Amino acid sequence: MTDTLAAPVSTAAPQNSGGKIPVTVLTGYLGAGKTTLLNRILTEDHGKRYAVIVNEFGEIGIDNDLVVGADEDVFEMNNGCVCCTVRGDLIRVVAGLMKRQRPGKPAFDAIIVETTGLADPGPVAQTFFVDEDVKAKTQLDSVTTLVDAKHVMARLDDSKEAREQVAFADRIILNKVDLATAEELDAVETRLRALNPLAPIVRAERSNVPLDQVLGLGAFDLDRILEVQPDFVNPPHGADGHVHDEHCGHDHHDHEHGHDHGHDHAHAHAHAHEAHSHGARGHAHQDDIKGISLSLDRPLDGAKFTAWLDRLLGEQGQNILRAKGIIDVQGENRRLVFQAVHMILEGDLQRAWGENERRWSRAVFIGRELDEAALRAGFEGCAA
Ligand SMILES: Nc1nc2c(ncn2[C@@H]2O[C@H](COP(=O)(O)OP(=O)(O)OP(=O)(O)O)[C@@H](O)[C@H]2O)c(=O)[nH]1
Repeated sequence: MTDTLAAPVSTAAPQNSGGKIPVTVLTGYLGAGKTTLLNRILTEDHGKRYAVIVNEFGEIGIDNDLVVGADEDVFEMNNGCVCCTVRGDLIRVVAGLMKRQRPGKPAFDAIIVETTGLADPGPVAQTFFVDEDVKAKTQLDSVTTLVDAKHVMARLDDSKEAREQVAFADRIILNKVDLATAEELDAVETRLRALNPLAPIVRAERSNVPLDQVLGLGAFDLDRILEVQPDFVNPPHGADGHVHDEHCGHDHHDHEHGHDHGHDHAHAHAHAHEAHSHGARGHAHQDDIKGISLSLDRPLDGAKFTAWLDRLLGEQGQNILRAKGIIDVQGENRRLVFQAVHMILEGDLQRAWGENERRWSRAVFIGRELDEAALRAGFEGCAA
């Protein structure tokens, strides 16, 4: 796990409730449009400063690099399994951020947390209620869930996290409306409504929602959450606001959440709308979804790389939930950034490599039944 530090990166309209710093949690399944929204927030001219915390799945930091104008200004937490470690990390990061605040001279006006697409937002939100220090200084403003109009139906079928993200939302952004028909959008909305009858649903393309629909809402409704999750603010583990951290000592990969191993996880895993079957199947996202990070310090041949990626997505796009990377292309001074959600691929030559910047290619593939050796061989085979 690495944390690259940071601080305020930008400037919309947070409400400073009772002197507490408002916190907005952006969640949504892999590729739903969270970073796109975050970049909108950070680039819009609103005169406010935001501290951003990005929680990323995968070993190589790519997300923080894709957040605009924030090279050194994003906290990144690359832990694969969010449910048990994030609160310890998040508390540490938030506490560190709060230390930068000086009376009369705030370093930032609000905090935005972008969770990994595989996270249940519950424990993230819980952080702002169970730790006394954090609770005294911050106020959870809202949990906004981004939904990919094209892919969400399949994800609601096969991913508990996707359902939890929707169930937990104070506001839902139905994004990528350009990729779905009007009938499909209505069907998605009906499904979202069944999971979450209360949260307003806002339709968007490229996450183009007015920022006052996301920030400064004062929308987090603790009473609603307590109705569905009574121990939300009172984790029954014994210790005051018990938080999982590195001392918890469980291995994430064979982390079984049955409550038979003398370590009650109920507090971290009590979920909003469904009984959690941790004991039975372990973590869906841990068991069958994996992230594969690839990197190469030599430039890639642009044509070879594009052909390889096209073929890969064509053949395995069903299993590739998400892919993204920053590529050093031979003969090109700009960074090639590619993004894929299943078979939908976008690539863009973005800014030039910095003079002192390490020029390397890195990519992450997140999905099911991925053959790491084959992916690595294919990627490295694109070397110029
Ligand atoms: N067609 C279309 N593409 C979109 C829209 N919004 C975002 N995208 C693209 O979808 C891909 C994923 O967007 P991101 O904003 O990176 O999604 P994310 O939720 O941050 O992804 P993860 O952090 O990996 O979970 C990118 O290629 C975006 O350009 C949209 O409304 N329509």
